[in-house]
Amino acid sequence: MFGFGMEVGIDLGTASILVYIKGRGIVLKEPSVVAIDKNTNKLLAVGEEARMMLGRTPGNIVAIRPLKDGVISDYDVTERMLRYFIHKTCGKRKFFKPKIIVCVPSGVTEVEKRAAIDATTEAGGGTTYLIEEPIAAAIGAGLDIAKPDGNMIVDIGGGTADVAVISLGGVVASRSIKCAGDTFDQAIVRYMRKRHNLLIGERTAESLKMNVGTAYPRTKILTMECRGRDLVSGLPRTIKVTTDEMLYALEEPVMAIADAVHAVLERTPPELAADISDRGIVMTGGGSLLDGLNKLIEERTGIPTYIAEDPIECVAKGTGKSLESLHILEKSMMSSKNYRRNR
Ligand SMILES: Nc1ncnc2c1ncn2[C@@H]1O[C@H](COP(=O)(O)OP(=O)(O)OP(=O)(O)O)[C@@H](O)[C@H]1O
Repeated sequence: MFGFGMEVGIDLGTASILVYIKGRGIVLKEPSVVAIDKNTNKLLAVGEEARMMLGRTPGNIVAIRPLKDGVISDYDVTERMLRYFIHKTCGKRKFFKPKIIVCVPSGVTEVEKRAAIDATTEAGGGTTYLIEEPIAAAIGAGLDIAKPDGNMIVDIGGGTADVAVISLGGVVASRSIKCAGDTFDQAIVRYMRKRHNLLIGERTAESLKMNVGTAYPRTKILTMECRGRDLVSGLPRTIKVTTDEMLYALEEPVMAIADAVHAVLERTPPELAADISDRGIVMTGGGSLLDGLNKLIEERTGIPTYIAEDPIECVAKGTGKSLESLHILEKSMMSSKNYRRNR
């Protein structure tokens, strides 16, 4: 089953990790969460099992998200998580280690790029290449980015939103902001505390976002029950939350994303801007599934805005597809080979 020259694409995200194997497609999709016993430093659970533990662990166990804002914030834990997932998908290999492409948000520092390469090779990867997230997202969304035409991609993940104009396979103008799906959750937690004196956890906020969250006024108002701890009495309390309240709670972060799209359009050369207004803006990443976000961007820019098919999988698919043209891309990509040469 596992050939010698295995080639793997990894979307190492703040919220989730996806693994694509050439010839097989996406073989793994798990939350990027790790649970560790603090006393023994032993890995207790990784992925979905660890996510279920978030906010529910006793004193000796910590459930951690080792990536923050799209980049590695806990190197050691990221490496252990990657090792676990690489072994799970590629098998344990001493020789013929898999060639891996990992994506990073656009605009990350050299140190952050090197951390991504090092963590992957230490975790069992062979030669490791980096690809910018908006490029991978565009390829995964099925856009033909090799032509001299302007394409705009808005990739909203858990930690970062990347807005980029791509032409001839490269990024012409871009902006990456640390405001995405997780920021929406935090805004909901803040709103519930201020408006209802109710303390809710990350997972409850995410569930509110997915079920009644919205970025644009809805014609049909929805409600959802939400449970948390009353800040005055200290006791559990359940309240009903409406889509209108969520619209208000999410106003600041969704506007920050619309502002970023506007700012990139302002810096886009006119020929490419004309192409984008013909073709429309394409949204990818889990954050793009927030109800009404495409409508808000459309209203703000006057350009039709679409959500790609399977938006959460676009980056992983694009990372995987770029494996096909690795022989062409190899020279322009930062990799463990040219990074060691420059060291
Ligand atoms: N139906 C939905 N409605 C709203 N938000 C959603 C929905 N499904 C997923 N999300 C959000 O999408 C985000 C995760 O998206 P994704 O998996 O693309 O991020 P990531 O690639 O891990 O992050 P990053 O690119 O920032 O490193 C989470 O904040 C999640 O809550």
